[in-house]
Amino acid sequence: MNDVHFGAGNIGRGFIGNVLHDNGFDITFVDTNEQLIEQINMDKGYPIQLLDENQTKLWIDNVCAINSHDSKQVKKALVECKLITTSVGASNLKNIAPTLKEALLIRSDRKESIDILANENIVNASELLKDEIKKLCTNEEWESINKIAYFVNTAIDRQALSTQEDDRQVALVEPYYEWVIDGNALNPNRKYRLKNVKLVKEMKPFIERKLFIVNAEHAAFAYLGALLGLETIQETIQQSNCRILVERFMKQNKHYFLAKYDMKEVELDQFIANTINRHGNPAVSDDVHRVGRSPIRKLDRYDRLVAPVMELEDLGLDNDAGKRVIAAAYLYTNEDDPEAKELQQTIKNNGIAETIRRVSKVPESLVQEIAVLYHDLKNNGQSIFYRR
Ligand SMILES: NC(=O)c1ccc[n+]([C@@H]2O[C@H](COP(=O)([O-])OP(=O)(O)OC[C@H]3O[C@@H](n4cnc5c(N)ncnc54)[C@H](O)[C@@H]3O)[C@@H](O)[C@H]2O)c1
Ligand SMILES: O=P(O)(O)OC[C@@H](O)[C@@H](O)[C@H](O)[C@H](O)CO
Repeated sequence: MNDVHFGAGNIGRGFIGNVLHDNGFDITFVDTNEQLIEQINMDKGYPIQLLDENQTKLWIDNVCAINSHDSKQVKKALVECKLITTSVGASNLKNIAPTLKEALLIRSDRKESIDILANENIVNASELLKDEIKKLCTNEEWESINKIAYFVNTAIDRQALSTQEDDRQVALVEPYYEWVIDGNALNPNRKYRLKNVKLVKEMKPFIERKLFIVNAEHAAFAYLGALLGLETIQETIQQSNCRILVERFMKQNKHYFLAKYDMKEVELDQFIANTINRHGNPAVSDDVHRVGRSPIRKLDRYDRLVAPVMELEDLGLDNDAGKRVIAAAYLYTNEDDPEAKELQQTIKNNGIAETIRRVSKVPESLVQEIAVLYHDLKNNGQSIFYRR
């Protein structure tokens, strides 16, 4: 059984590759990073180190890698494989759509169906990939592809980092992981079984729990840490002013889940506490700039910060903590991050209110509220923190 996985990065190697290998899959990675491709092909495998007490080392074998630009080889692998997965970053899905389209047309001629699982931190990533492929198709082409391609949404949770050892990339992952898959969307005639994954009938609560709790909390610590000049998420979690604000943000988001779904408060409290503990794990050193990367994506109306604030707004529930976190995110600067640079340039050229309108697309009353918090914060770096 072979899986073609787009993106041999932290999650690709440290999570998806790990779980699929344990399920008996050989993996063909497709990536753009020449050095990584060379490493994987030379070693015919790659190392993973668990961030546990024993620093357990794993070796993933039966692996090879192809350069994304070698569309002939990529297409061949896509036509012959039993599963297609991705973790390239949501904004890169459009770049892999053209080769996927061509391979899926060949598979449709051969009547060979396939599951495609996009594993990205965004609501319905596989639907997004499907739309990108559909955009490139004539009606007739899409009709053929639609008969054989099953686009399956997922939610993935594992802190996945990497380090260099002897010039080699080593995936560094926490022991915990959760891979939630829309069981209803999988090909009913698939020829493989997956263990150690959670197949569910309704994805929305899981995707929202991942985004509005795990990623919202993470992003909040990242932007607060960056504001205070701290380097890691773990240092930021130790700051009581940051912790009080983020815990309040989480408590308010919890009320969205209680209002919307049949979830138990005690379980949500436990989930939030576990999430903060996982992200505060002293064995992990996670850069605030990795977690805060791509702030324009993270400040989108449907992403981790604005979406829960808007949901609570619509329900008439408290959401003051989320608005403060959003104001801090608009102050995020990082010269190495193209989106952070673009965000600050947009604020400089158009002012904060217009930038919030363009990036977060929230109603005018919220634009004004967040703009006031942003200006207060610029004048006084402590203004968003709550007094005990
Ligand atoms: N790292 C985590 O802790 C974590 C956890 C959950 C979800 N995620 C999500 O997983 C996805 C990947 O994150 P990551 O941390 O592994 O990022 P990463 O940058 O480590 O890996 C992404 C990989 O995709 C490759 N890539 C980019 N464009 C490509 C293309 N057109 N074709 C082939 N390969 C391409 C890059 O070269 C890189 O190796 C993101 O959507 C992220 O939100 C990450
Ligand atoms: O990958 P992003 O940029 O969407 O978000 C950054 C982190 O929050 C994310 O990578 C987490 O480490 C991960 O989602 C934990 O499961």
